[in-house]
Amino acid sequence: MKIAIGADHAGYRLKDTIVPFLQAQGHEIIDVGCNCADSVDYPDYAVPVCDKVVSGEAERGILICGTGIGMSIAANKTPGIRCALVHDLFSAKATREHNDTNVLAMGERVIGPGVAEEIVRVWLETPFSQGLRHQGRIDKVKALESQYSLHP
Ligand SMILES: O=C(CO)[C@H](O)[C@H](O)[C@H](O)COP(=O)(O)O
Repeated sequence: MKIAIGADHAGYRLKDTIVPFLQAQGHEIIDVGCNCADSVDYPDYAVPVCDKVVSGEAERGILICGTGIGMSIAANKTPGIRCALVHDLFSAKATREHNDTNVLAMGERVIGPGVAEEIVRVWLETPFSQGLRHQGRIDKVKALESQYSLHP
């Protein structure tokens, strides 16, 4: 799978653990940075990852900051992005089955690399359930995107 990944200064260490973990499984990675501890702003890394997912250049996106919260807020501003902030395996599975999320956010200051790798693995491997009730709810969320882009 082709996966875009980005992090801020509070998440780049976890990103640098996740990237080789994914490459070892055969995934192709587009790494948009950042790559050092100099303070940066999470929207500047959320946007290029989300743009690549919406355009189809990447199938999925992964975003990491200190808590994952800033990244998830920024990502969900992009029409077509359904980003879940996940720090446990139950949510990693459920958000794929129920929400068909295409971007995953995590916090380096919240979980360790072992849990993060398992979350990423489960999130990538779990298919959308195709349940009619879930699709109907996703369609309502998509309708909200249209509504608010027409009336900002
Ligand atoms: O947006 C966040 C908090 O919700 C992220 O965790 C950021 O990484 C964090 O705010 C960065 O904090 P810092 O004090 O500038 O390192």
